[in-house]
Amino acid sequence: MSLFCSFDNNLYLEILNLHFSLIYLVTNYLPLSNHTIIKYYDYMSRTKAIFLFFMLQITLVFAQSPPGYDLWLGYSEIEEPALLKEYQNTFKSIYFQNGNEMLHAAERELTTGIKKMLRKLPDFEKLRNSENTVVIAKKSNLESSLLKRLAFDFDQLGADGFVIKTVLFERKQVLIVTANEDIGILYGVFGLLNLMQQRESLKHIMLSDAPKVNIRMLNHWDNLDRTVERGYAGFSLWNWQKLPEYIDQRYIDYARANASIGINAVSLTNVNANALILTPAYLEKVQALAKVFRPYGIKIYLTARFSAPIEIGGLETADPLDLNVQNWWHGKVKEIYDYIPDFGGFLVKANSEGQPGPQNYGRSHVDGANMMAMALEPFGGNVIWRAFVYSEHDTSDRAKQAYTQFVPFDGKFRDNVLVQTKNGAIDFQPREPFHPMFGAMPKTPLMMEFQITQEYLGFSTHLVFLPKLFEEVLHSDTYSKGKGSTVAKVIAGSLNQKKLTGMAGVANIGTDLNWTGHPFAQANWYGFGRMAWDPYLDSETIANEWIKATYSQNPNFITAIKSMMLTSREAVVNYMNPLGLHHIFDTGHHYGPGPWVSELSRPEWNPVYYHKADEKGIGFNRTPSGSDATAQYAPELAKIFNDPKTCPEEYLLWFHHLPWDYKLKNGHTLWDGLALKYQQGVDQVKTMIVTWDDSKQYITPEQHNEVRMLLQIQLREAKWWRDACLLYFQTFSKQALPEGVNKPTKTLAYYKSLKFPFAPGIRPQWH
Ligand SMILES: CO[C@H]1[C@H](O)[C@@H](O)[C@H](O)O[C@@H]1C(=O)O
Repeated sequence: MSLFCSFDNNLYLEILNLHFSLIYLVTNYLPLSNHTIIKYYDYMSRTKAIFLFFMLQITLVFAQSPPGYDLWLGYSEIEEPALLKEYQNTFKSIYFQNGNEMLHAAERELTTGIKKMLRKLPDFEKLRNSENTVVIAKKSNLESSLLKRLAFDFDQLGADGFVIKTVLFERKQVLIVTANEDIGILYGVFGLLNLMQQRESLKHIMLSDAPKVNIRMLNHWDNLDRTVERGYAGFSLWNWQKLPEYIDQRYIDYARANASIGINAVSLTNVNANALILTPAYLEKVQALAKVFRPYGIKIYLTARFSAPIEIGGLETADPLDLNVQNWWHGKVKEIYDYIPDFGGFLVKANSEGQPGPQNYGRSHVDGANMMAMALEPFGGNVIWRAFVYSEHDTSDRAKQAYTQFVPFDGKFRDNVLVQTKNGAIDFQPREPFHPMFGAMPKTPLMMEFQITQEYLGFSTHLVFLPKLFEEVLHSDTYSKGKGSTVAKVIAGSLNQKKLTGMAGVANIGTDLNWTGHPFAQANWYGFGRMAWDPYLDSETIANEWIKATYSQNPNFITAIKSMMLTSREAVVNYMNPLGLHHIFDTGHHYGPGPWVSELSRPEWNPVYYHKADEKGIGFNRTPSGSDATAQYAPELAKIFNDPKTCPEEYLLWFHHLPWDYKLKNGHTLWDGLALKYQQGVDQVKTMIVTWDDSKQYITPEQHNEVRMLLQIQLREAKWWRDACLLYFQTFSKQALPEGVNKPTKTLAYYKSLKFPFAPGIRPQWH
């Protein structure tokens, strides 16, 4: 339907028409510009226009974004009468420091939030007066008497931190949100809105918060043709064809969502990079995005293809020690900073999975990273160099390769280089022990790379709450400086006194109405941001916050759904890769099971390489009698991992090849225990469905049905995983399934014949 389709004299029809048009507009989240509306009014009489404008206001009040579009920023109305009254008293008169576009963005957000939660807009004042009940201003803008009342040491806040405190001032309660810098005010406003979404009383609030990690970053694996490698939520948000002129409302809402959880950096493009992004035609577009993101404190990074000097620079080599190549990168960096003065830097995947890199010229990762770092240094930019490398020429254990290639270079990278390491040594599996590099490069800033998009965890179809996984990795102890040397401390820089720190998450965001494909996958974006801000946060706190901000305040709903979310990660491990199994996915798309795949040209592309099942047993021996990958961990830990009796059972088959009749801690044989784990995974999904159904009354039928349909697919696929894997492994164990495990209804041949032409997110062919 077009906005101005039928214009007729019947006023009623016009209103209806306008309503439908508005609904159409709002549900398609097109930005409603005043200009459009005014143009419409040009065609009719003044009275009619006034009347219609009035109706428009009513429509806007009741208009809803499409389900899920608001993410955790829906700001649902406060229904608790006492709290509503308290908030209304608190927000009578707000002094909001006037300022630049960042402060304006913060003020806009506060206005939206308060209007929605309190259904009423308080007075916003630009001049400070004694009536103000809320004061939002930088420290430098606060009067000294108020500062004295606040009694706070601002040094601990840094640039990004903030304070929210209610003080008694001139016999009146005043809520203060303050910070050293504008960005702190922005985060403080989001912090305040979050407290309100958590329904916290503000009467005696005293909260100060500052991020523990500097670079809190999303990595988009978005291609220039808008496909997204390993993306399961539609197409890329970046509409290169319409940029730089056309600014999609989505860019702004994306920036708001990121800022609300403290994300301050994004790399826009796939690490399997296309050099075109570095050409002026694209830099203009990137500049337009940078302009949108800037008020929200978000810096843009680009993925730099190592061979760009050849592809777009006309050089014959990309050798990092070649003077022309160095000059080319210097020139290119300068050009980028002309477009984007606050450009973050480059994210680089080199000499990995066919990508070009310094090794093509007999140089090392350090040579490549430092060459780019030198070009970026004068502008304050960083190089984020990925450690996800493995090579077909090295036939040893793939899990050992990144460590072998990088650890010898510890301390050799320039100061503005961060080495970005995946959480585990293989590849974003449902469960992996932490990457041994985290305990082995004290002189290098190591940046964590988590994957928010669920490449190996059921795409955007399966409900899996990833903060559980993130927390497990971050809480792992590297023992690198004795007990308590957790990965979180390495990432936050406190273990080795690092100034430059970072955490990246491979984004799960796309053009889907709800951004992430599965409504609960929004919690993974949210949770990643929260943990990048504070790697010591626990997943339960995050689940709690997210449920309240997204779905409901009802305590019964919260308790039930929180427990569903918190078990969901263990469920997926159980029905896909229990007891330390890994990478037994069908190849290419990584969706369903494919433990039988053995025919691919490179050994480490075949699942059989990872599970090594035979008649004697199953598992990858990474102890000294096998690949000796355990030697990459601290001796205390290696000792624990080396002995199957002390190795945590969740990593058993990651480190050991064990006989089928090996006795597990609970007395079951390995075969029986494995089968029971698969069954447990299926049962956990069944319980998730029961929990979801029982919670139906607290949400809308649409919200309920959306997740219910997805959970039904998840259940069917959990059974598929269980049956396909057990039928296959049974060909080696030659044992019956234990009691309690459902008998497969289909044959192994059937599962082997399944094909997935529809699987999205496949990597394109690079040339
Ligand atoms: C971007 O490529 C990806 C690739 O699609 C994916 O299967 C694997 O997880 O890791 C690669 C990487 O992290 O570089």
